[in-house]
Amino acid sequence: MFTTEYLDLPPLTSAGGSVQLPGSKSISNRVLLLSALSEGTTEVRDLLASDDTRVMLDALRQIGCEVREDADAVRITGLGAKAPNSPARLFLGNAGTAMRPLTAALALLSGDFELSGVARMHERPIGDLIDALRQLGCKIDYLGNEGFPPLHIRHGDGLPSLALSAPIRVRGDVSSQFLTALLMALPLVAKSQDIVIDVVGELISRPYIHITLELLARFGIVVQRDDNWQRFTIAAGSRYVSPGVVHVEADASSASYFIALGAIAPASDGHEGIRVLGVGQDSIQGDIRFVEAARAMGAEISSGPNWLQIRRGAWPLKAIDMDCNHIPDAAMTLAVMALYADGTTTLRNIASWRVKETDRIAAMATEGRKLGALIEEGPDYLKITPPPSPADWKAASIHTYDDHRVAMCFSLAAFNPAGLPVRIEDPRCVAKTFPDYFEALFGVTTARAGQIPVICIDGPTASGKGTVAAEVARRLGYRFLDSGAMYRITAYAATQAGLIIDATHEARIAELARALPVHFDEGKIWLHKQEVTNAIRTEEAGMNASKVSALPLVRLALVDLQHSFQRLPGLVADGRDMGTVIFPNAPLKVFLTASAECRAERRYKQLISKGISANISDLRADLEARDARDANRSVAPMKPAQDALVLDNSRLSVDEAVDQVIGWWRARQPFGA
Ligand SMILES: Nc1ncnc2c1ncn2[C@@H]1O[C@H](COP(=O)(O)OP(=O)(O)O)[C@@H](O)[C@H]1O
Ligand SMILES: Nc1ccn([C@H]2C[C@H](O)[C@@H](COP(=O)(O)OP(=O)(O)O)O2)c(=O)n1
Repeated sequence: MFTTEYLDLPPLTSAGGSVQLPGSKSISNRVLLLSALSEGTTEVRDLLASDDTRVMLDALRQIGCEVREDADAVRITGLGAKAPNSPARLFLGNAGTAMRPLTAALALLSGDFELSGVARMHERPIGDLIDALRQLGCKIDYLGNEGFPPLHIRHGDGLPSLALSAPIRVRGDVSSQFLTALLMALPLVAKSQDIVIDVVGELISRPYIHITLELLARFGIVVQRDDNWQRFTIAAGSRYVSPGVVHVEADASSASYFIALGAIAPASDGHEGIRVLGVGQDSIQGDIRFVEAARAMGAEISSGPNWLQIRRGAWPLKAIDMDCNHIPDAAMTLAVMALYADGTTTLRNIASWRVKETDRIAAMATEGRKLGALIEEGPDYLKITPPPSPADWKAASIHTYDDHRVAMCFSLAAFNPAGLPVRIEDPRCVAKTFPDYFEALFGVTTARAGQIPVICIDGPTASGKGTVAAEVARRLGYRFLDSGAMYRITAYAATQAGLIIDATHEARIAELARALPVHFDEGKIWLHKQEVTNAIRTEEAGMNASKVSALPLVRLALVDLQHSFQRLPGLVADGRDMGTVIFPNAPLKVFLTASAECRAERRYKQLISKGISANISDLRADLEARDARDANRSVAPMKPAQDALVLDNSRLSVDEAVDQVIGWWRARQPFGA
């Protein structure tokens, strides 16, 4: 997961390969709650691991369910006939799929509960659900603004007697989650009589109700509905029974980004477009109908029970005019596909977007305009016209409003015909439903040749290159290449093989270097099966590395390995010849240096802190000898590239040096300050 302040996507050109999608959020949180209300233990497989399921699991633990999270499944032992633990204060983040159904379920049980969330959660309406519950006789107070969380359920003295004989009326035209919440909660009290729910106003987002009904059936609850989806009847004597094992299907809304990707991007060499795994034509999720919308815009899609294959068909995409009520979440992705269409696309009947994680109509309009599109925003519609020509596209820093879907949608703007990068602010917000979204995206996309950015940080030993480069990489979400480690490992491998490091053994050492079985894993370095992280960091290993690095064949043998680090979304490379030889076209090259005195002192402190005894004047003599060898060798000598910026950090802290490099980098990006 990317937890950086922003993530810059370089211009992307093609896509191909398979993507395994995470579990559906809607199904995951419903299954968790139903398991919690059932008697017995439910094994939930392929559960989505995300912010929203995390808050639900935490809440269920708090109210007394036993939750075991194993590698293969999450196992929940439900409350059954037991009363929930009380009092309990439940924090539900920004998870509507936790707040609404939990409110309803807890309101039909005994106990004293407070339910709250993040600030945005407290702006998302819940009044219609509370009205319906109060109608029944539940005692619920608003702790903040009327009609919004946080809430207080006051059943500490037991469940009040409920008025269940008359139909329960709930509005269906603001959020279908209110009806879902009641459908999941009312079976708890459908003991001696049928319970009837009447929907007031037209029911929006029916597909989500369909998911609710399907899942209720799996947990033993039969609900009858009329043909118009206005009246729902829960049979007397209903009782939750755990189905034992439940598989969560992959998220059909998450599939929309990869369906759109397949429709927008030319297929990468050797690929037939994009294959989405985990969800297909047999899905119970309404958002699977996004497939039809994408086809209408030109995508070529084939499908099986749990897979989809997408290829680019019509190009440019065809503009559409569509009522999106049936696919409220996935339809946001159409707004980004519209940027690649041959005219104006109109998305209608999307008023519910206004009360989601953010006001999504406003967000899509504002951010789309930043890219150069012409967008008309109505109370319940969007009209999107792409930038008139490639030259009209603009490089934009996309604000994401803590809304996962805004972030995922706009990542697709990186295929813009102008070849501009796209900045996604707060990429972590995708954690709500798809924590590894960007990793998945980078796994199946290709950038223009040479367009994956590289920042080179070269310089003498102990100038702080490694420290600064690693931190710059962390702050940008880029990969990190410690090229010195390659020479250190080669020297180590040569010594282990009994080879003296000199010109007579050059060919054999180069052979070793070419097939180096090196493997980097969470800060550890492995040579075949041996961990060498510390062994290659000694002063002696550094000196040996310097010797081995003077052998031209060895340098040549390590070129491909170093180039292989240039992968999406970008690379920070530290060494001696990153800017001069390995990545000569890098858009930013820094030559980091500091006085010999200062460097000797830093190395001294570094060694002492690791418990290794050292002597400053010896260290200084050694490092000057190493500098001289590195700077005077015949191939790829250490020197600033012609276009490098020299940074003497003798008087700078690590943070200041990092800020300077990031400052230079940002100044070269087209996003403004
Ligand atoms: N600007 C700086 N000010 C003070 N100490 C620094 C600075 N940069 C790096 N250091 C310290 O100097 C030591 C050597 O840095 P390192 O990154 O290993 O250098 P290099 O990779 O250039 O050999 C580390 O302990 C690091 O924390
Ligand atoms: N790109 C590179 C990186 C390192 N080397 C050589 C020269 C250095 O003395 C050794 C060890 O490099 P390393 O960066 O690990 O050394 P320091 O951490 O700066 O002491 O490898 C090189 O020739 N080219």
